[in-house]
Amino acid sequence: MRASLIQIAVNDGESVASRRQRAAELVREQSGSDLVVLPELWTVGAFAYEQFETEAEPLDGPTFEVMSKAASDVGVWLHAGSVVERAGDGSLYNTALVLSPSGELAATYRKIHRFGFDQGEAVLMSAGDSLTTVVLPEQTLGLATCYDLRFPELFRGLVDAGATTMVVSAGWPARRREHWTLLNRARAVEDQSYVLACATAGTHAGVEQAGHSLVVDPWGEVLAEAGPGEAVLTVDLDPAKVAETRDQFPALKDRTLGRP
Ligand SMILES: O=C(O)CCC(=O)C(=O)O
Repeated sequence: MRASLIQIAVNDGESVASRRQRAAELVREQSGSDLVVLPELWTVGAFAYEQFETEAEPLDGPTFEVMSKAASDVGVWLHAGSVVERAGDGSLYNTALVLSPSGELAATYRKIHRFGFDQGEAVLMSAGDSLTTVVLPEQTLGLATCYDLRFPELFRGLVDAGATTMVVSAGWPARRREHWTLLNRARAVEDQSYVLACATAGTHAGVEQAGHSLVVDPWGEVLAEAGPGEAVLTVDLDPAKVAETRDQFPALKDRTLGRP
């Protein structure tokens, strides 16, 4: 399975509408990939709190429309990053969208762990309450968004639900980049899964983004890593590697706590 991660730059000077069109073009350039991944809140910017209300959209809103067409034009599975979702009752969620190669909405994931402690996303958004896995022909994706990366029990839950490839979509600040790299590798090693970790580049709302998206294999080896700027990472995943790793070093079978 060939996966492409689009580390798009989110800078204050560019409008959301322009970035949407640019992201769609970048998706279209990935023909030949089976799965394309975008980062968290790449439309508005993960730290552009004051724009969350105005840029909020329903699940079938402008981001879905543009991304659905891009996915079906190239026939890829598309993790379209996350959007500020306005739910039917008016509340906001940080919601990831996964589109099928025919452009249909195949899955959504509402971020469970909201970032900001007592400000920003943590007070403006509601929390999701359920895990999401997506069955693809060769891998089962387990979805996580940014701050979720700090909560290993979420990933164990995804393993128990059948995930073999974790997709971490993020808008991670540059000042904690070491945590980003370390935690993505840790999740790959402890859950014996591929990790596709796609972050934003650029600077918005005064927060420089880490970039440094990476793909980690189930043994913890970094297969590809971006620099700080806008970039696309393309990597071939071996469909047998997760089962092989779990068979040859069966640590997951030795779990005693928290098993379902
Ligand atoms: O945990 C971190 O250091 C960053 C999390 C974050 O920026 C987010 O979830 O939006």
